[in-house]
Amino acid sequence: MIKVALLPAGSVSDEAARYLFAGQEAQYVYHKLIADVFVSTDNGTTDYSIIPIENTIEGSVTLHSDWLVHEVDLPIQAEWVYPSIQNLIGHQSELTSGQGELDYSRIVKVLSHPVAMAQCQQYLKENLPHADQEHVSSTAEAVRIVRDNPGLGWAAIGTTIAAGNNGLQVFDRGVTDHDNNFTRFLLVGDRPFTERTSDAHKTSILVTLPEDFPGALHQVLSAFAWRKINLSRIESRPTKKKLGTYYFFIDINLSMESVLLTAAIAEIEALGCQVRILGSYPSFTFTTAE
Ligand SMILES: O=C(O)C(=O)C[C@]1(C(=O)O)C=C[C@@H](O)C=C1
Repeated sequence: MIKVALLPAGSVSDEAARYLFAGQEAQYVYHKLIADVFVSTDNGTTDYSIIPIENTIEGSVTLHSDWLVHEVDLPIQAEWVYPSIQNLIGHQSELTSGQGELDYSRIVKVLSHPVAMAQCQQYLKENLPHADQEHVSSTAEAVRIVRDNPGLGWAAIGTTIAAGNNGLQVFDRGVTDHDNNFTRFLLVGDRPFTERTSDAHKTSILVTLPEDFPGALHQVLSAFAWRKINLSRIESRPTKKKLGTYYFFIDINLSMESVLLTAAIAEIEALGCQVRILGSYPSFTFTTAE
């Protein structure tokens, strides 16, 4: 059976994993911290890790991409985009007025994952400007903490599944500042993902430019441009070795099987750039029809 490491039951990662592995026999191994999710696949306890990597509202989850580059060497086997729907959750008896209506003034603190909290800043400013905000390791963990601490005026931002699992009330549904809020997830591990197929393929590479080479990035991009290769993301991150030095994450809308792509990478290497292939994988998009 496929073993999959991920953030706790009821997290957005959990919902997204169940979507990708629908109809498969998968065993989910939950971890409180994303570091432990990575380690579990790195040390061979699990076949894959589920890694949230980018969000519509918040952009890249840089902690996770840095882990992928610096701490482990796990190839990307698939990516998929899944809706991230957040809700305000708490104890029914504690946060409602006599008529059973939510009384925002009773909430003194809101807990959530930093990425989820960032998706709801407008909502929090309008409704809960007086409440403290506390970041925890996942939305599911926020809901669990609120469950275990009744009577303190705490609420969580998380999934309806987490609210149900923990016997808590969903007070406000869909509280993100923009409706079309999606998260891009990566499936990483040594085992190729063959359970589903897709017409869309991507390759992710990490490029380190040679030092003191004026126009190096321009030349890297030209290698793709004149071959009419489509890039879907380029992002710089510090190498962490020397201030002012960066590597570039580049996502390419082609499989490594394409001769065009192998030629472009050879050209980039010939410029003196270091290229690390992070993975060449199928790309899936959430459709409610499935
Ligand atoms: O806390 C969770 O529920 C997660 O799965 C983590 C995570 C993230 O790291 O981006 C995943 C998707 C949501 O957009 C918010 C949080």
